[in-house]
Amino acid sequence: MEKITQDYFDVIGTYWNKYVKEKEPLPRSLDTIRPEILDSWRRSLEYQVSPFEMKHFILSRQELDYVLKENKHLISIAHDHMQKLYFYVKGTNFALALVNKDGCVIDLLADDELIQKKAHNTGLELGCLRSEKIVGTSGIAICLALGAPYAVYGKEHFIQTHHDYICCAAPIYGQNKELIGCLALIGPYKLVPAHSLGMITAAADGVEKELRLKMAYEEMSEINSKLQFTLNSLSSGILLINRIGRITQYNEKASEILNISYDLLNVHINEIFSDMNTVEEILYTKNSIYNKEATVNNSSGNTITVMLNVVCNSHDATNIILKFDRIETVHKLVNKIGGFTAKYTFDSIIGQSSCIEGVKNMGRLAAKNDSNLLILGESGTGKDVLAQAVHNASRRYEGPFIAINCASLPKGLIESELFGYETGAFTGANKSGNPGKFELADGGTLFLDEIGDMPLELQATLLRVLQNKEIIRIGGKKPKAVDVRIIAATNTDLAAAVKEKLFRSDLYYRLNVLSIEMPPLRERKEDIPLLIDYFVGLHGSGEIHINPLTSEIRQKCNDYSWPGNVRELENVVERLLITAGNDTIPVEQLFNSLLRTDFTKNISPLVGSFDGKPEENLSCPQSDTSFDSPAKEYSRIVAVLREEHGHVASAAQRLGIPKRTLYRKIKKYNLDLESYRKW
Ligand SMILES: Nc1ncnc2c1ncn2[C@@H]1O[C@H](COP(=O)(O)OP(=O)(O)OP(=O)(O)O)[C@@H](O)[C@H]1O
Repeated sequence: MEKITQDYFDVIGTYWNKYVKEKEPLPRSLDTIRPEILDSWRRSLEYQVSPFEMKHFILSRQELDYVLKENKHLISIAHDHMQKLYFYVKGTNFALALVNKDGCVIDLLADDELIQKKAHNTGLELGCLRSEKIVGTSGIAICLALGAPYAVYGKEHFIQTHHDYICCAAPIYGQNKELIGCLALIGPYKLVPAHSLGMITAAADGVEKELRLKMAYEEMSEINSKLQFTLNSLSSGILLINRIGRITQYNEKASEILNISYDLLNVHINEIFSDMNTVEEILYTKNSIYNKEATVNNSSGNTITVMLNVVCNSHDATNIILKFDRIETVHKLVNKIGGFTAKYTFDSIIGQSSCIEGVKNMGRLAAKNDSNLLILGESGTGKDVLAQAVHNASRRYEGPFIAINCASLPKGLIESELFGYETGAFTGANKSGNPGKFELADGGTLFLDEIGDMPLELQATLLRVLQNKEIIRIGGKKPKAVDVRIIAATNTDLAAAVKEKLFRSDLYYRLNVLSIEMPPLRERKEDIPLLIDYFVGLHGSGEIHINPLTSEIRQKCNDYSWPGNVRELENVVERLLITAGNDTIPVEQLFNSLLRTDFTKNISPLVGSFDGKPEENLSCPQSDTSFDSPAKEYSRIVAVLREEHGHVASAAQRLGIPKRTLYRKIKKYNLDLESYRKW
């Protein structure tokens, strides 16, 4: 800033008289007046500011409150700086003002005398407007117009009453380099302290820096709270740790899983994970870890198993993310995705015959307690359906329903399927180990279908598990408690198998705490019409109807022995729906198609095709009995298994044979079910 001399001060008074007071036209430039002053005078004249009268424009209380709120950060930071500065000018009749970008005074520190004079000369008070449009040329007005520090001396001011004052102002910029206001020092120009403009500029600079820091800090806190909000919305436990293993951030789910109420910040993960190998693996190998089972300590001193995933960006990663879920949660998900849920309820067991009503009543009783249940009955009578209904009516209905067919698995695999295995338990085993069906069924029901086919040597292990309610994985040492209700089913005569020493008597008695016998369809023929309606609804498009059964047809149904039971009836209906198109199916057609078969021989009604065409033309069930050579049988089974992606129940349904028979044939032809599952 150029030095203002007494000469300049005298000469400026002359010019003010000429151009402001007398309103002579202002020249484009005048060497003797600072150009910024000349420009501001010009603007002030345009705004029609009166040079002789100080107009007071003060915001209403409401407007002021709004402006103060809008600028609260600026005010809170600037106030400290203003106080420090005011300490040096206090008592010298000077005022310090914080002004917003629109020229409104939003904070003021001033000597009483100056404030008392406000009505007459300075017009300075909280909420007053000091913009060029109101007060004409002033330090504040030019500073806000130029966005640079500026001092206006004595008669440079546009309004006469300001001629005894100096006004130094320095701009304050916001985070995005936008002008947000200025800091001004106003007082009698004759008493002006040396370097006033420098002082006010330094203070404004300090305000600006602190404000930026505060804004950056607030932005960071906001990002952090968004991150924390995101982390808390996750259903997995999350721990962020630094390279030495101390927790730097975590989410609510982590505290919940670990059952820890204290702050986890800075806690070392060796206090969390009970297995030091896991801690070392996380900290020293610096490799990401996928789905590893790990044990963690919870606050009650118990260990719980979690499924752990570790994400490490690179070998010199400073942050490592640990994501973990309760193993039970993972199992629930697996069960849900794998379809290990029970869909049938007692209401969806179709039938009103007294024997099926008896079964339902027994089932409801069984659902009320947790004892093992044995379901007996021929193939296709609905043992699986009943087991699901019992599960759904039991207290375990929200838990998994896991079914395993003991006849379907090669002997060597049943054990690992049931009890799981640890890492490297045997060649070909999954690297990270695998839970068995018992673990997956934890909290729910395990349905052991075809229990009669359980190999004798495994029966002892199963008995032990049923007694102790804990399993040990193959290759593992630690027993694991499991809370599983067992429902077993068989279509073989277990009591006879016990006598022939093919089934352990102790296991038989353990399973046979409660038993329910599913009646064959031939003993509840009154349910057939209901079942037909049900299967038409289930498999039809909704537009197909079946006419009521004639007495002749009823008689035919009664004469037929339904060796495949409900499954067979379902197959017949499904097949008819495929061949019938969209019309009403005359019930005669249904049973004429049955008539093509020789009921008296008790063979499946699905032999051959309904329309006499070769079987290959039909994409519908075909009984195995129709295969006239093992080669044809083999290729038909392979084709259906392939189409059904190795799903035995669906394949058996399509082939029109019981699952058990299909399993026998799979064994006979040495077929690898897994290879079809990949199709
Ligand atoms: N009461 C019923 N209500 C509705 N559908 C039934 C009923 N009983 C059986 N089903 C149907 O029959 C099919 C065969 O039933 P399920 O598999 O339960 O028989 P199962 O006795 O377990 O046979 P297997 O001994 O061959 O395993 C089921 O898929 C279901 O569609």
